[in-house]
Amino acid sequence: MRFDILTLFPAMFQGPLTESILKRAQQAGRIEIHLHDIRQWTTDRHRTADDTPYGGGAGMVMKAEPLAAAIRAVRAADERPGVTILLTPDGELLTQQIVRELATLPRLLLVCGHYEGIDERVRETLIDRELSIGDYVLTGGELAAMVVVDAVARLVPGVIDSESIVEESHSDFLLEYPHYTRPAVWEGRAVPPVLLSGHHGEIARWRRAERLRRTLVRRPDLLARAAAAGVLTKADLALLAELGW
Ligand SMILES: COc1ccccc1CNc1ccc(C(N)=O)cn1
Repeated sequence: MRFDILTLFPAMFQGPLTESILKRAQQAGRIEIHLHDIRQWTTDRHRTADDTPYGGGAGMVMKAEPLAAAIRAVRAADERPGVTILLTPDGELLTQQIVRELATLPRLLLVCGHYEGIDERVRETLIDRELSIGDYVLTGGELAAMVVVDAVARLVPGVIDSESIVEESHSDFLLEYPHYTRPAVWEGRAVPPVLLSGHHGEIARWRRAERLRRTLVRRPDLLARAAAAGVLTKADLALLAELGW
């Protein structure tokens, strides 16, 4: 899978995309990440990529010409069809379901806006989808783009071991069960005995019960979605009834 990131600050991506899992995934050729500095497509002496908003008001707006030229040039750089996504607080809220959908594409172009946003005419003509990583405003779309790359890349085959993908939470709307590792007792706190019992059936039941209980307590909204999606078994519903749901 190929990611193209269009940004005014390519250097911001050193670190998250050049370390650990994403670095190894690139070295293994599972994913390609190409960074593009939008200023490369400015034509004036001052390399102007933003300007004051028509109608007045504070802040700056990213200019249409350089951004449009950048998107068109980057699209043309590879024959694989891609979806062009703008990261913006106004976008559709990113969920694991959307991440799974994006992970099936051969290519993603991520446009990182800055300042107060980008000229509306680029959104109307060249942006296929607008996504937000949450209801808060950042100084730019770069961190949001890194979140999308990280979440999507980890689902690309061969990037992480497939077992942990299968088990991952949020795919069935339920939160994760608690995790423990050595030592068996830490500062007087013991690991739940069932996890040391070796009874895999009991362990599975305990973990499922913990996922349901934690989701009920922390994210009842997700539990409602799980019920609506039909992923709760009769045993789940019985246990939830006991918990007062
Ligand atoms: C087109 O970009 C913008 C448009 C308007 C305001 C700020 C920006 C840039 N800042 C961003 C970008 C994405 C997110 C998010 N929640 O995903 C948060 N802030």
